[in-house]
Amino acid sequence: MTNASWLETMRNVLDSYNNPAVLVDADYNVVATNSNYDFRFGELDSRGPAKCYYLSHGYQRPCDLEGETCPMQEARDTGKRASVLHIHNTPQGKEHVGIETIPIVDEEQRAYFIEVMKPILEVSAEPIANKMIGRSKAFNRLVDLIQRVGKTNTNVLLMGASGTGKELAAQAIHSVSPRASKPFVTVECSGLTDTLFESELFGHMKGAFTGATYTRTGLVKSAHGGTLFLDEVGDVPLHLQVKLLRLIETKTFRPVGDSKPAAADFRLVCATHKDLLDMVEKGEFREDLYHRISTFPIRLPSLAERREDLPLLVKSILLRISENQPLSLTETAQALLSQQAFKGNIRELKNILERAVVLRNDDQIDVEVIQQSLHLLPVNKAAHHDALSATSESALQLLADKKLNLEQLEQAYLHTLLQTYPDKGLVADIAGCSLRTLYRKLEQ
Ligand SMILES: Nc1ncnc2c1ncn2[C@@H]1O[C@H](COP(=O)(O)OP(=O)(O)OP(=O)(O)O)[C@@H](O)[C@H]1O
Repeated sequence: MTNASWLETMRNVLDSYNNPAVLVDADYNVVATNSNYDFRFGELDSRGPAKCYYLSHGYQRPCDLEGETCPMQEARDTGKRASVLHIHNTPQGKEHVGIETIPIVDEEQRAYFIEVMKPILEVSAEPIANKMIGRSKAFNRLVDLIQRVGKTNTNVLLMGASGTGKELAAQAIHSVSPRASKPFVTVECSGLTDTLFESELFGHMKGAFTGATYTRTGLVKSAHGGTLFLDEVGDVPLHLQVKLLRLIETKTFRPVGDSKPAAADFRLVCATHKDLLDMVEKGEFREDLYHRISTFPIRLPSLAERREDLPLLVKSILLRISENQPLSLTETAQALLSQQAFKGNIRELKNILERAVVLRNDDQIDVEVIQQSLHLLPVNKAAHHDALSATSESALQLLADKKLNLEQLEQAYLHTLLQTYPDKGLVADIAGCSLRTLYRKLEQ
């Protein structure tokens, strides 16, 4: 077979892929493309030098010299398939792409590589209102792990401080998985009391207990075939952890008041901002449960660890807040923002910007507005603590005299916060919980 006819055959092979695919020689030259690639990126001749690193990234030298992993080199060195996550230039802007590189040889044993480029749609490297956004190395590592584990049925534990995007990551894992067309069901574990736990998770039969006037489907059944997301799993009280363990181990449950157990079919994703291992050591979290839920642990980077994503996040959050009216920050406003510590991570950034949008007089938000928005924040934790110790001893004594239990105290505190600060997002920040948790606690 001549080289030309071999290339023709390879074009047909490339066309069998549903995603853009190219054939690359050992010198990084793209020598053939499939029609999917041509449709998305245009035909090769019109696009300048056909080096893969130039076409995909605009680089003048191979990816590894630009600090990225080169899948072709890995496939060449190992003789096996290699897959990596890259951000490619596309006509739509920058895009996360999962690249799979397959080594092959032509009829004269020369090395070639098929590169299949699967766009990753669950995240975005451009400012888009409703996606998980980022381009930084730390974010890309997270996306790579989500893509890999998403395709499996493995239990995932998402660990990270409040506001780092654990819930978004859990949704992305679900979207990547074969269960994507089935439900994604969140169980907010903080605030689950004994009575709530079983009826929320397992449901109950009509008449199972006083007040059970109807049969209720539990969240485990609602998640059938899909993903069950246990948010703040570290908040499940020790005595209820055994019930959770039983559910995960046996994949069966029994609705309250029902004599028959039912089969559960869900993929488990848990999240926590707590150090579960430390809790295990202190005897606050069951070790067997910890091992069950943490088969594949993923740590979410804090915003401080992915500071280079800040401008991109600002753009997408502003888009989210005001989609019809394009808003932006002046350079000085952006500079002031980038000096913040962001202990509350992306949620804190979102709250600052939301306040700034309310306070602004102009579509270009200036530094004074950001300053004002920052000053609406509560005093920092240390100052909070000092204030607390100075003023609170007598207040706490009063509460002790009233014999308030912790739940009542929590409710009273949250309501006082709401009267003091009208913004619920801010109240959630001060209370150290998510907005969802705040609503849930207020409903109780
Ligand atoms: N990568 C991201 N891109 C855009 N928005 C994000 C990203 N990560 C998080 N957010 C936004 O930040 C906010 C907090 O995210 P999320 O609720 O997923 O965090 P969390 O870690 O689950 O927080 P908590 O533990 O307090 O519940 C949400 O409004 C979410 O949309």
